[in-house]
Amino acid sequence: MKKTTKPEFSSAVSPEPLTDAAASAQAPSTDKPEGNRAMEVKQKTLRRKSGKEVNPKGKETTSPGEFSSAVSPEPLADAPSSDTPEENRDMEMKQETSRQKSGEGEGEGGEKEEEVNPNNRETGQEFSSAVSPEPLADAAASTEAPSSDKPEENKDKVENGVLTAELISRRISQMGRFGIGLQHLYHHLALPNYNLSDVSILCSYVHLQKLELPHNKIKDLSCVSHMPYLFILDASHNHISDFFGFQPPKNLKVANFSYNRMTKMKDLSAYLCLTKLDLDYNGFSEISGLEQCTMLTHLSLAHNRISRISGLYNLPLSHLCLRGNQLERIEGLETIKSLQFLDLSLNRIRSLSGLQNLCILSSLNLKKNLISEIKECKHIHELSLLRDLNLLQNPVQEQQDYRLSVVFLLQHLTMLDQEKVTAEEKVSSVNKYDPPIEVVAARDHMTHLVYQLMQPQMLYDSTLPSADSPYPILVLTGPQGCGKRELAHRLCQDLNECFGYGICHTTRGPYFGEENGIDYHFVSEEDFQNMIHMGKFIQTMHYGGHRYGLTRDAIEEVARDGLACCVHMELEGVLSLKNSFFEPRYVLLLPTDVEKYTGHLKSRSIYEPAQIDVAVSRIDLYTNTIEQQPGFFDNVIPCDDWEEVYPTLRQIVKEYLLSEELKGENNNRADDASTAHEPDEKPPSPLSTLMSHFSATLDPSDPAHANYFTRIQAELSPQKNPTELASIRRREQLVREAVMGKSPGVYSLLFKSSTQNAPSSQQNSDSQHLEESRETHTKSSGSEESHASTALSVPTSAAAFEEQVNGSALGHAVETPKDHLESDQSANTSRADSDHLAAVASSPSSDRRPGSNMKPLLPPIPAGRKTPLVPSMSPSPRGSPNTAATEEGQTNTEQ
Ligand SMILES: Nc1ncnc2c1ncn2[C@@H]1O[C@H](COP(=O)(O)OP(=O)(O)OP(=O)(O)O)[C@@H](O)[C@H]1O
Repeated sequence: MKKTTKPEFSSAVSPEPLTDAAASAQAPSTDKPEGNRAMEVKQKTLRRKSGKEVNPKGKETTSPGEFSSAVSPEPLADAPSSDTPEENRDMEMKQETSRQKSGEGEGEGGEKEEEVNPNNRETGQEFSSAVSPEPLADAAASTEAPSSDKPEENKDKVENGVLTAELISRRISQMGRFGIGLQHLYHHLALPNYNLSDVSILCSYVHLQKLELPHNKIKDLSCVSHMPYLFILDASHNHISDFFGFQPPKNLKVANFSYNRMTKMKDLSAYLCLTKLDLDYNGFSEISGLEQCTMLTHLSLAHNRISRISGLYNLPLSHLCLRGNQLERIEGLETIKSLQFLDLSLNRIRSLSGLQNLCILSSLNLKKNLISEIKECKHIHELSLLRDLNLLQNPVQEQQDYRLSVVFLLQHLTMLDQEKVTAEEKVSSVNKYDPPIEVVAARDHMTHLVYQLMQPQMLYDSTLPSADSPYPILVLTGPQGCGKRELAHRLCQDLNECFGYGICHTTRGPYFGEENGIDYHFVSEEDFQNMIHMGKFIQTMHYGGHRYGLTRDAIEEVARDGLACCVHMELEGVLSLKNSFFEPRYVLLLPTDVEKYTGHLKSRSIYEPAQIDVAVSRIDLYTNTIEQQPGFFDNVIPCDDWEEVYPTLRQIVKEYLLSEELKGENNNRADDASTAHEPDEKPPSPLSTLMSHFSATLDPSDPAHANYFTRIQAELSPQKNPTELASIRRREQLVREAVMGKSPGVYSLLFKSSTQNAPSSQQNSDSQHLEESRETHTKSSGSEESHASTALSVPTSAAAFEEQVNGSALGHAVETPKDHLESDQSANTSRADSDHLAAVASSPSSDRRPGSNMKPLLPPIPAGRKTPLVPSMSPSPRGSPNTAATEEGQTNTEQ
């Protein structure tokens, strides 16, 4: 190492920016700059291995200085001086003790900072790790580094504390640095841990650019006034009480006065170049004098006595450490737009308010404060660059689901409380607090499935999932108030020979004019919950603070009337239903003119503005679904003009769901309503046609189109070999035949049809006969809930169930005298009812509920909410369906 104090070099030395200093701080002190890089690498490797600084000659020595290490990416802890560790430790401990006595270094109402674990950079080095590998932070961190990393004993310790020229000449070095085609040298003097108290001799070293005097006993640093080129000064761990007690070296960029005895900051407007200032572990109670430091990017005032953040207005700070002070709230940071790393740990802060404007903040350390509410996160919710948040040891951690809630609120975080935020955590937080509708639907389906499975087995006669053809359901969907309910009612009334209205349950109260059991089944929250637990629902949904649900019974009721079911519901309901074994057709009614739609909602006078906003905002849900999942809806009908909607819907339903045959049949009936059909010539029932049309669209050879169970089985089971497949097919065939009644067996008892009038052999082969049989049975028994098959080619299981309960193996053919009596009575009553209903239905003013001839006749929607499309008033494209139905009803009644 070349020893020199010659000023000649000064001309070659230019005050370089801090980054240059950083670079040079790592450079070996050598006159042969060419070797610098290789040596630097070696030096780094050695340092890492030994944890000690090694000079280029291999001799263990002090590093270019603690502060230089602060400037370089190397932490101070890695750069101990080699000399007097014992003494250093003593000094350190004394200093610590005196600080603790005086209250310094304490946070949170005098609570001591936790012990530093050498293997854990959490405490002392938290700012550095959390904040960045940036110099100041590292300096702050390093001052708290474990004592084992403190400089070792300095054998050259100065006896009387007076710095001598001889020592200087040994310790001074010229640091080199490369530029592009340039080499700059600067004077660097490092005198750590020499027991120095008098450094006045340095007055004549005017060309010094980097001066490191840490771990001494210096009180007076006025010599610095004579160093106009100084740009890095490390005077940490001394006894200085005078804040910047020297004339400003105009190029001073980095200053470290941590671990001193300063209490009052003063005006630093003369230090225009100051970029990094470390004032940790002093006794400052107020931040002031920095207003003109327009280059200051790093400021650390950890472990002082500051109780209020002030004096930082408009500073270009990117790093700020106020760890271990007495702050109770976050203030005075609004204008520091460039702040990226903020350490406010070990204070008494209760709220995160005051951070809202720090839009590029990426790391925030609030460890050991008094934050107790998760909702405080809303103040930093908008900080989209925030990646690292530390809330360890705050009361908020006690809150239930703390981590998941914070992860949910701050989706951009990658670290929370020093732990990586995983993708799984992010997903589960979203699924918990704002689940996508698919998740809502899947959960809904799962719930109902499980509750259904927990119930005693129920047998349904019409909607068996194992049926070869799915039971036909038409779902009208769209945002609230788009008219789907009215349209569903109207369709069921218009095509009452095909469709019945599936009545949902709801916990909301009825609107004016709504009828229980007509518009909805209005039930209490408790009843609704009980029904869920009883496995009644196929799907449910929360909407507008109320619950809605479609029960299996609601569908079954319509199915037993021999009708397809028409329901209306929101998108979530559709998604849930899509998970079930039902295979409805979905028609979306979509408002495309938002203004018109809003106007319509307002005109109903039953919605709050917020409800209207929600309804309008949900249009996007539907449009997004159309865009992202083509084919999700079978049809989409713009529903801005209600006059146009119904004919379109009717047309679609007829074209898409009903066969031409049915249309023809309807027309014939409309044309010649008075012509009574002979039983033998009766065309297939509308529902059976509908069913066959449904199944016709399915390719039976394609497992994807087989019935629900087959599909599920195909999905769940591993690939089968041909023999297994043949065996399965054989068994399925046997079961099918048994179910169809083609072959007798145990199934014949279970599914024995109530076919008094139709022989079982015919019944199973001909759905038309089944339908006839159903109708005949309905007529003869007069029971509205007939057990005859509802055009499904599956005999009624409910009937079989009843038979079993009655202990009869012969089904309805065997009846007790009492049964006969009841049957006759009910038949009479029913006939009388039918006559009455037919009479009412034939009346032009009658307004029947759609879907069932047996329902009382009430307005489909509340009078106040009626649209111009009142079902009874609307012209039907095929003349008067009601008339046809009525006449048919009359014919039936007569028979
Ligand atoms: N079982 C269900 N599942 C999902 N959504 C449902 C269900 N039953 C009803 N809904 C839907 O919930 C929303 C609110 O129903 P509600 O009857 O309270 O509204 P409304 O103001 O009468 O509007 P609409 O005329 O569209 O029914 C409607 O969009 C309705 O279609």
